[in-house]
Amino acid sequence: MATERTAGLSLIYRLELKNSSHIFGLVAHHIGEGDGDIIGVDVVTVSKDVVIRDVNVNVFDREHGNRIRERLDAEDGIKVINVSDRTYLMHLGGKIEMRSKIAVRNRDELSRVYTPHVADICRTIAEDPKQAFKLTIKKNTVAVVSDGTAVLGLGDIGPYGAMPVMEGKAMLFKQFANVDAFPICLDTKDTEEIIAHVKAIAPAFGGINLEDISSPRCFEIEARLKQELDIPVFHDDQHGTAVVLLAGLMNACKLVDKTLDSLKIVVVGIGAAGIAITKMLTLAGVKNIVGVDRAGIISRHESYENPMWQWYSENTNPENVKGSLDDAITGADVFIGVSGPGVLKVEHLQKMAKDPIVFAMANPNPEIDPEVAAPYVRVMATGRSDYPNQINNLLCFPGIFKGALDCRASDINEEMKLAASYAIASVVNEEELSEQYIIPSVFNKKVVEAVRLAVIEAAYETGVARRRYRNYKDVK
Ligand SMILES: NC(=O)C1=CN([C@@H]2O[C@H](COP(=O)(O)OP(=O)(O)OC[C@H]3O[C@@H](n4cnc5c(N)ncnc54)[C@H](O)[C@@H]3O)[C@@H](O)[C@H]2O)C=CC1
Ligand SMILES: CC(=O)C(=O)O
Ligand SMILES: [Mg+2]
Repeated sequence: MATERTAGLSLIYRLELKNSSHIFGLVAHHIGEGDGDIIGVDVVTVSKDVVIRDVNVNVFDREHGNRIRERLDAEDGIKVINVSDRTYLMHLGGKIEMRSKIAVRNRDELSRVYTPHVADICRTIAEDPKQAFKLTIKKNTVAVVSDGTAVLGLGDIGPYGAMPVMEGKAMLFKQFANVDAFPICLDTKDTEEIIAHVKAIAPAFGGINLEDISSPRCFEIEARLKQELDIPVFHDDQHGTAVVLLAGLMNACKLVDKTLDSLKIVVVGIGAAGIAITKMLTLAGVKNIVGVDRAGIISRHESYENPMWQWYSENTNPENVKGSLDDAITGADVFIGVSGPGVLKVEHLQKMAKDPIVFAMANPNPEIDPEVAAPYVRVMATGRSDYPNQINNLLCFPGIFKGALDCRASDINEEMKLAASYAIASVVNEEELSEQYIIPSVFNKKVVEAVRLAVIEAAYETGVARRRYRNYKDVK
């Protein structure tokens, strides 16, 4: 299969150019010869002698960007004033803001939205806390909570470093599902403190999306919060990832004409995502999963301090294979990576069974470069936005929370997750299905609604929906 790269580092070169007819041709020549991709040009100012232009160029990395800068600077009549990074500019001042739904135009309105008349609303809710779902933002609001310990594949970069990702998740909740979400980065790694803080803020929220909290603490934090709160608590890196992965795998299986129960699957990175993926695949009927982490294959030859790894050793690896990825990958139909960059080599791909399926999902850099893997695999997917087949929890979390909030679910359970997987897979129909398109784009408008409806139906069927409706399709 072939892969196509659609975006890279995006730089804006602010150029002072001699005002002559052929000068922009020279700019384009140097950028093109330097292997840069011009994606936009703006005029900033024009005077008799000089034109200032912003030229937006996609480059591979900073070094590549510097080489283009040097080429431009060396040309007579072209001066690079500065180079800015579009991504950096998009983050200036943060990515989200709070807006009011109603305007306060006079004292009368002020006295209603605020004191004294708001007191009536407060009393109503104090007497019957369920009214918070009707009379506050709780109905449609999610907290995106992180402690910054497993941010993408960047590891423990702390709560400040985590903020741009959590703001991004909040932004995507709003854009894709019209759910209001707040980024909350906690300055503690203590399990009990995190549980206590989340419980303390829960009154304002209809759901809690835990994000980028490292394993194994994430398992206890989620399990306890699920038990102790009456709103859905969902660790996105576990379940969002697992839901989308299963959707992609079901569709990839159709292409290679294999069934889930016949697959040998190797999962690398037995952390939050790897464990949830394994559980979800098992629930969906996969029988042969071998897990590999830094110390090698997880098997019954060892016992593990990490209780999740002990569980893993007892519930996977039916042939009790030991060794390294090299041993695990022999004859495998599917590789799933939720670990880090560079883990998977071409030599591994050459040992896989016919029609290899590779989901290299580490962010921001996958386990193998898709261009390197392309000649050896039948289906390739990554977690990134700039390659085809993006297996990313973004396909799940907006719709699954929207569904759970709309039917006021007390939980997001296994049935709701499975329903979400089938819904995502179903958005790609048989005519559309191909090696380059096993999973719908995150921009496909059908995804959120398909997931929302499937999740609401599963919530009613399993008795966790708390709003009463004759027909679940009416739940808005
Ligand atoms: N595409 C997607 O939607 C998602 C991708 N991810 C990515 O998956 C990765 C893991 O995320 P989490 O499970 O949340 O983190 P985690 O910290 O809970 O688990 C990561 C696990 O991978 C293992 N690992 C790291 N490097 C390894 C290597 N070279 N070889 C073998 N094992 C290795 C670690 O020991 C750990 O057990 C990250 O890169 C993250 O960005 C996570 C969630 C969603
Ligand atoms: C996508 C995501 O949630 C992660 O890489 O952590
Ligand atoms: Mg994450």
